Parts: sequence; structure tokens; C-alpha cells
Amino acid sequence: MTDKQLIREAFIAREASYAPYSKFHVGAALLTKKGDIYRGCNVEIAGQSSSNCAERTAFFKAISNEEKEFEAIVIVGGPEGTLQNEYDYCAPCGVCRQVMAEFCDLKEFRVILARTEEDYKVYSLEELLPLSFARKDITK
Ligand SMILES: O=c1ccn([C@H]2C[C@H](O)[C@@H](CO)O2)c(=O)[nH]1
Ligand SMILES: [Zn+2]
Repeated sequence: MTDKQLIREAFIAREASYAPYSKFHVGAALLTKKGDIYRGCNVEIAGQSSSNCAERTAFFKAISNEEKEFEAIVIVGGPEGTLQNEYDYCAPCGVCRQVMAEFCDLKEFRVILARTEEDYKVYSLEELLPLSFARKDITK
């Protein structure tokens, strides 16, 4: 699985975005260590606190399927109607970073923010969530 293929999956995931309130459409593609891909989109609910980000949708689908080991996630997002490369990199919110820290290795897990299949940036989870509080701090 190449980064490029995973980015393509994230753009497909974005097509399912349900975002009637923000009209900001996000897609994520989560790659497991086994090589499976879980797609996720953002889902908005009128009572806004019930909404879910694309990244968490992908993680919760994977966890529900008994997946426990993750390699990377691609995130793509932008206002409805925008195509690849018309919008900036879409970074994960704080809640999603915390969810990633629950299930992923801080140094090894790759978070890929893509604008197109060629234009993307790669971060470690540690870079995005420094000084984290996670499982490791509770279960020594
Ligand atoms: O990384 C991000 C950033 C935002 N959103 C969603 C949440 C909300 O539905 C919309 C606007 O914030 O975009 C995501 O799914 N992932
Ligand atoms: Zn989020």
C-alpha cells in the first residue's frame, strides 16, 4: 500500500461526508498493520455535540472490527464542492489526536495530511500531540 493509494482512499471516503451544517467535507483512510483500509467521513448531527469527525469514524469502524494495530491515516478535507488541491491541508482536531494516542504508537504512527495524491505532509503522532497523556501513563 503506497501513500498515494491511501490518499486516493481518503478522497473516496470524503465523498460520503454528511456535513449539512458546516459544509466542510472530510475523509480519512486508516491503514492497519495487516494492510486493511478503513474509510471514514465526518457525520454532523443537528445537536452539534453528537457530530463525529472523519478520523474517529474510521477508527471506530476499525476497532469495531477487532483491529488493534495501525500504521497510518490520511486526512483530506475542505469546503463542499472543492476538489483536490483547492484547499489547505486539513489537520485533525484535538479529540481525534487523543483517540489516535489511545490506539497508536506515538513515534511510529504516521499522520498524512494530503491536498492531492502528490502534495502531502507526513507527521508522527508525537509531533501532533506532544506531552500526551495516554494509556502508557496509566498502565506503567
Ligand atoms: O480533521 C478534521 C477537521 C474537521 N472535521 C469535521 C468536523 C466537522 O464536521 C467539520 C467542520 O469542523 O469538519 C473532521 O472531520 N476532521
Ligand atoms: Zn476530530
